Amino acid sequence: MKLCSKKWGNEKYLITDESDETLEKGLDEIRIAFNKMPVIQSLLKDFEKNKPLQDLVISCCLHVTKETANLMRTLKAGGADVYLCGSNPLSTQDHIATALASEGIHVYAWTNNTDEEFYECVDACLIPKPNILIDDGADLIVTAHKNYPEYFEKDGCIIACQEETTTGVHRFESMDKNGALKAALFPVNDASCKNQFDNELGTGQGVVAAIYGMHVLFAGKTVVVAGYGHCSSGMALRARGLGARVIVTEVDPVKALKAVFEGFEVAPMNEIVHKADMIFTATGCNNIIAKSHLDKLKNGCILANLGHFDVEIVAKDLYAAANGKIKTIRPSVEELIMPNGNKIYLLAQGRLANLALSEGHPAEVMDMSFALQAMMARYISENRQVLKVKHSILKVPDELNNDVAFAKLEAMGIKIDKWTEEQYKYHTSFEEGT
Ligand SMILES: NC(=O)c1ccc[n+]([C@@H]2O[C@H](COP(=O)([O-])OP(=O)(O)OC[C@H]3O[C@@H](n4cnc5c(N)ncnc54)[C@H](O)[C@@H]3O)[C@@H](O)[C@H]2O)c1
Ligand SMILES: N[C@@H](CCSC[C@H]1O[C@@H](n2cnc3c(=O)[nH]cnc32)[C@H](O)[C@@H]1O)C(=O)O
Repeated sequence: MKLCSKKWGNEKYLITDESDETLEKGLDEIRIAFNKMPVIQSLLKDFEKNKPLQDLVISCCLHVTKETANLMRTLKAGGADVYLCGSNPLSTQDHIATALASEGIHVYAWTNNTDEEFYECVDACLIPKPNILIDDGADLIVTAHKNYPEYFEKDGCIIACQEETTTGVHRFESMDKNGALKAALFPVNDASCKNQFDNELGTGQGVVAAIYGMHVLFAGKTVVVAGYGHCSSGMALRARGLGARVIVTEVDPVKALKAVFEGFEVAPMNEIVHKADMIFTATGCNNIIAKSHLDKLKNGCILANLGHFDVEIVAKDLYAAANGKIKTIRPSVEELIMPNGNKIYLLAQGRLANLALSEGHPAEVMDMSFALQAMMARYISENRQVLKVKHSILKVPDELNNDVAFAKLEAMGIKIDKWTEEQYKYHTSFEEGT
């Protein structure tokens, strides 16, 4: 059966033969994830009926997982022609790509593609003149700005863009400040229904799954977590819950104080790096585990990055220090022997450990993130005239955020109170005081 778009020999994106087994595995996983995504389920039904994305081309750069597959199917059900490239070479699951290709999604992704191939795939998603770009990390949208500036002109194809993750949003904030952003950009990451569940719950759980996969016990270990933001605070709480002694590092005084008041030890990395049995970075910043820390790392220390890019742990310097004494002991786990003889375990080459070693976030939380993405695409379609002329970061409308929360609660069979008229009046007035 000819299905999956893959690079093969000298030909690009040649359709390769994939076995029925691979296809079936992909379709099964997508179906099982779909069962855990009730908000996406109801949107897909609605999109199938009302076709809100009819005639639109939507290009996405996202982790190619079963949850993303269900977003792609929803966009397609809404009438869009959908293109997908992977947002990280280690997170693409080939059986999911195969299954998606069988459903008519244009997939340009395969595991372990090189940097050059990564950008070829991004380009393949830009050539068809997309109207909406959905990105995870800004690479798709930034590349579109560089290579296809005409798409952003008055009569160009782009209507608006959507961003999934914190680091991507930061990159757009910088573009916006410098007047380089040429389209309306919705930071889906910043909606509370996204970051309070996806970043805070999904990331830490994925890392715990990865460490469990290595048969390593958390209890009794000293765990250093860099950052006390959405992902990192979730990670710190989970490690503590499993019996680890957790030390937090921060640069933001308020976040540091919050960590202290929530019972964590807080200290500069330099002072505690030698104590760590495991170090998890999720700051969005570079050189968290810097060259100067490498000879201080304890024998057996596990290093894992959860932040967007592979810059938080200086992997290149680690490899250079190991000078060839590197062994892959499990998929995506390397043992490096340092000049002082200490063994260090680096996960996913310093790339996102939770996506490379476990399967990314559970479907239950991606349901909310991707429901927001689908609703945003519909909103963009409905407001295309107004949005086409905006060139800045806009807020995801609160109504959409609340709609997702209400839909999730309803699916879980949970009811909440509603303000009475009297309560509403009290809440919205300034007259009543002591
Ligand atoms: N692995 C995943 O699945 C996943 C999921 C969501 C987000 N992310 C990525 O994780 C990173 C963090 O995202 P977030 O939503 O938690 O962001 P956030 O802004 O909520 O948290 C980042 C924290 O790191 C702190 N920080 C910055 N520089 C630091 C430094 N040098 N030392 C110590 N602390 C520092 C900041 O003060 C902040 O509190 C981003 O790159 C984001 O794209 C990954
Ligand atoms: N593109 C970046 C990574 C950003 S990861 C962070 C984002 O991944 C998203 N994510 C986490 N797990 C999954 C998943 O299983 N499927 C699709 N996206 C996921 C999540 O919403 C989060 O904002 C890179 O590879 O360098």
